[in-house]
Amino acid sequence: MASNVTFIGAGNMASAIFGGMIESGYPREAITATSPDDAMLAPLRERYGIHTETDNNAGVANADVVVLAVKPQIMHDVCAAMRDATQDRKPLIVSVAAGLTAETLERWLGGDLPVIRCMPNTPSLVGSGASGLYANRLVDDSQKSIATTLMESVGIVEWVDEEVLLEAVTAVAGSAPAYFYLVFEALEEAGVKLGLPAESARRLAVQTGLGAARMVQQGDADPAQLRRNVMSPNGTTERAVTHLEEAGLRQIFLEAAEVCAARAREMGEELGKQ
Ligand SMILES: NC(=O)C1=CN([C@@H]2O[C@H](COP(=O)(O)OP(=O)(O)OC[C@H]3O[C@@H](n4cnc5c(N)ncnc54)[C@H](OP(=O)(O)O)[C@@H]3O)[C@@H](O)[C@H]2O)C=CC1
Ligand SMILES: O=C(O)[C@@H]1CCC=N1
Repeated sequence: MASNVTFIGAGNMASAIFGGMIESGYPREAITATSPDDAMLAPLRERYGIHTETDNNAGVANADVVVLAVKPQIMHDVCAAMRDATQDRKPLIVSVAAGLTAETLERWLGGDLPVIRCMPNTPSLVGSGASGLYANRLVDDSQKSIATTLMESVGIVEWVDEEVLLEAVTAVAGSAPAYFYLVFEALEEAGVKLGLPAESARRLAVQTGLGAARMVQQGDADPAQLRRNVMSPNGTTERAVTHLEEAGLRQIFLEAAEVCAARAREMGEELGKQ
């Protein structure tokens, strides 16, 4: 029988995940989502046919898996208010919150709980997510397999065996959709400056990003080789790529990844003091 999964918080991330689970054949009657606002839950009941609760404790009461999907800043209060119900039930806890460590979450929920931390990203909303997962000492193999099933319903999954590596996952996947959107914005602006209508520039740039990603994913060659394949000697691409390299693009990405990872750590430390 399928595990009962309760999502605490029914926003973007939660709805992406349970939407993906249902599409992959997970029984909707085994899924519950909670929110303090029933007006927000009504369309989810209508669209997905899942159970909903405005009371988080009621959501936890029959859960085998509790997915924590509220913003990190309110997580402490949300966890503290669910502590008794969680200790009664001892479900698997899966958190998608940035920064908050498994130790912090376990402590806020009263201790002695299997906790999996997950760092997903928003392309999960279209089934193309990329998630990093880390399990604490109390998680068993069957619980790892449940979390893998959950997250693979919206994309690919990479397990890490050191929690600190979730900061790197945040830098290259969790936050990284925003970097690519920024590149699309910049290419569109450049296309417009060079005379293209904005709509054409966007369509061309986005399709190119998609195509380039697909070629890397096919795995016939690594990104450096694929790049070289586009760069005819003394041609147009060589000029452009040399400019990007000389302007320090790789270093800029490295620094962006470092400040991103540092912010994840900082959020964990700041919020973890509670
Ligand atoms: N967005 C992203 O790219 C990523 C987000 N994450 C993590 O995912 C988590 C959720 O983010 P996201 O889905 O984007 O945020 P959303 O704001 O879309 O979802 C959070 C939901 O929690 C609801 N909520 C507020 N208070 C409570 C409560 N007491 N009990 C239950 N639900 C409550 C909110 O309702 P209301 O709006 O009515 O307040 C909202 O619907 C965060 O911890 C974030 O760090 C991780 C990776 C990527
Ligand atoms: O920006 C953030 O903090 C969240 C976590 C990863 C993506 N969005």
